[in-house]
Amino acid sequence: MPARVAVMTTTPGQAPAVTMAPTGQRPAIDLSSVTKSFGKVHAVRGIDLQVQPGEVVAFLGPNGAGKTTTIDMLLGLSKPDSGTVEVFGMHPRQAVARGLVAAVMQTGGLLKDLSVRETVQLTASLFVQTRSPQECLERAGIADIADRKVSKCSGGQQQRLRFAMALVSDPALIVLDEPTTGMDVTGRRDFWNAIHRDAERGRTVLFATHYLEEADMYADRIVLLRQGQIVADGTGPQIKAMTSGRTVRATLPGADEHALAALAGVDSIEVRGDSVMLHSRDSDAVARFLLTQTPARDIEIEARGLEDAFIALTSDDSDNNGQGEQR
Ligand SMILES: Nc1ncnc2c1ncn2[C@@H]1O[C@H](COP(=O)(O)OP(=O)(O)OP(=O)(O)O)[C@@H](O)[C@H]1O
Repeated sequence: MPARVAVMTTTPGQAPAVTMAPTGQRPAIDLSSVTKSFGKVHAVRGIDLQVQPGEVVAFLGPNGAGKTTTIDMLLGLSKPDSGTVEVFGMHPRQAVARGLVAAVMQTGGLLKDLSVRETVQLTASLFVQTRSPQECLERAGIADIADRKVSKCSGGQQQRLRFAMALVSDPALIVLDEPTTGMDVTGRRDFWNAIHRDAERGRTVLFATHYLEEADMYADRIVLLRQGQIVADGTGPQIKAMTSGRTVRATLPGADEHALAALAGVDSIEVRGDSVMLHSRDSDAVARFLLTQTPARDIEIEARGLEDAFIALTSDDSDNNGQGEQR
């Protein structure tokens, strides 16, 4: 078992920042060839993933990609059919029992008649060693509503309360499963600001989300899942660059779809009336072809966003995308 050390930094005028980090620099998360099926459903199909201490990682993927199944195994709530799951070099249950890991889930875990402060105090009473409830409330950004009843808190405030509860054992790793589902824009922003401020102190964070912007804004690294496999792994800009293509639009009556689709770098093509729209990783080549080999006119070229990257990498015809950057 790795011993834990307290890394303390104190700046005049600021409260000391204490981050508990396991020594030995074992990966915070180490998944090796992990599979998990439910009957005929192959929810996780051979995942290899290492997350280093201090990384903030987004687990991004469409419905049914296997995010929750993987998180459940990380938290020791279920076992892989094959492969290994280690958290700080130990079995997930051991890591949870030692207070090294805490989770923020979407629902459950709150008693509506307690106040926010009482909820965190009750959580603290379950652990031998804890951070002070007041500090957890402050870090989660809800000290100002400490006396409010849970039933009167908004969805976003309840999620920050779950975050405060997760902070009680000062875990080295926090895992969040789609923590902002159903929150409005302000609630999401406040929630992520609280997580991010805390992560800057060195805590490892892994969160599952459907929100691309959230992943791009708040994660150091995005791991994209599709049908139980990792199809991309990198920073937001790297993920975007993987489908870096651009969209080329042109007016081209009677476009030869097959000839255009066969051009190098073209991922997809749409024809609407006299307009043609090509998604391509080599927009220059497409534009050159259109200008020199066809009577195309009104040519426009625009960059694709993270949304396009997500769709390109997770759609059923994406098998040729995103294979180059896996780490
Ligand atoms: N207990 C279960 N019994 C049967 N099938 C399951 C069970 N849990 C998950 N699955 C199936 O495994 C696949 C992966 O589900 P999982 O919940 O891990 O995906 P997800 O990426 O978290 O999706 P979402 O974004 O919708 O929450 C899905 O096809 C799901 O229906």
